[in-house]
Amino acid sequence: MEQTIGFIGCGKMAQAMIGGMLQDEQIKPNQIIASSSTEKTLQKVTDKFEIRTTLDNQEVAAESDILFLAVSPKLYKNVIQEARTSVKSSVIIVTIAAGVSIEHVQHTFQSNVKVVRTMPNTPSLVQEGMSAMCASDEVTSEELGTVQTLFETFGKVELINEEQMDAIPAISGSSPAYVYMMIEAMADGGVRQGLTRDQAYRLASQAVAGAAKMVLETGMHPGELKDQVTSPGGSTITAVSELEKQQFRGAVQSAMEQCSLRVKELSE
Ligand SMILES: NC(=O)C1=CN([C@@H]2O[C@H](COP(=O)(O)OP(=O)(O)OC[C@H]3O[C@@H](n4cnc5c(N)ncnc54)[C@H](O)[C@@H]3O)[C@@H](O)[C@H]2O)C=CC1
Ligand SMILES: O=C(O)[C@@H]1CCC=N1
Repeated sequence: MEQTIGFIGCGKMAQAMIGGMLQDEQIKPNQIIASSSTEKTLQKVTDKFEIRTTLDNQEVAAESDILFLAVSPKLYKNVIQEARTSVKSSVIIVTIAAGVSIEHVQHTFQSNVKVVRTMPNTPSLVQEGMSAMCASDEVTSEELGTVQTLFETFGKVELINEEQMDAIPAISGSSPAYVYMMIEAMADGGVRQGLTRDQAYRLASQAVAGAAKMVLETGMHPGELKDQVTSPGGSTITAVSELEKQQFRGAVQSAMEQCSLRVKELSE
């Protein structure tokens, strides 16, 4: 891959994607340029990734073939207004913000700029990301393929319709946070029963990673996989039954509903 990849905003999500893509030999540090509003962040990013950095968003905009807007949704308008006159005419804008539509981006650019709207997640840092994406009509299938290939350097990609985009934070963009809470809760439970903290995190997180891999690789229904663990009259069904009493599944679904309501608020 030859393109210059720019990031306006270089916080947690941008750093996860940069860290992931640099582990792939297709991407070299000198292909990436990033800006941020603080010198401190840029220093950290330079030390960590040896990419080029600047405080000047317009410099990033001018150099990029693929330009990520990696600031918070409420700052999109400002950074687009700053970047719009500097970008190359062929630039592909990649958005990662929850709730920001392609129409809003093009309207703020005041042009039919090429936009790929995405929703990545932080496991991109370890090349286990899950990103969803859709593109504006101006993006050719070859260009979308290029962006997809770039995202595949740090994880899996699902091509979807823009109408489905607001549902993605709840299921894969934000959901690592709930999974970390589950791992933390399991580890606390293990420590309560005498395991060391290190043992507890190793055991809980590998069990979660292994269970996820089973769903992905066996193609079996999660319910069937659960049934394989629950020996008759055994310990697992006792735990499962308690989780049902505590409305575990209902709690997850209602958290996802609240997450999506917040995405809608961000888009207003
Ligand atoms: N953190 C996550 O897991 C995910 C975040 N996102 C999206 O990523 C975007 C960024 O989120 P985070 O990385 O979590 O936030 P963050 O707060 O870690 O990063 C934002 C960065 O933007 C910089 N910034 C602020 N104003 C700026 C300006 N005017 N010009 C250039 N840079 C500026 C800040 O210094 C900061 O480093 C959001 O739109 C969010 O919806 C999407 C998927 C997952
Ligand atoms: O919390 C947020 O709004 C962003 C979007 C998905 C993950 N983080």
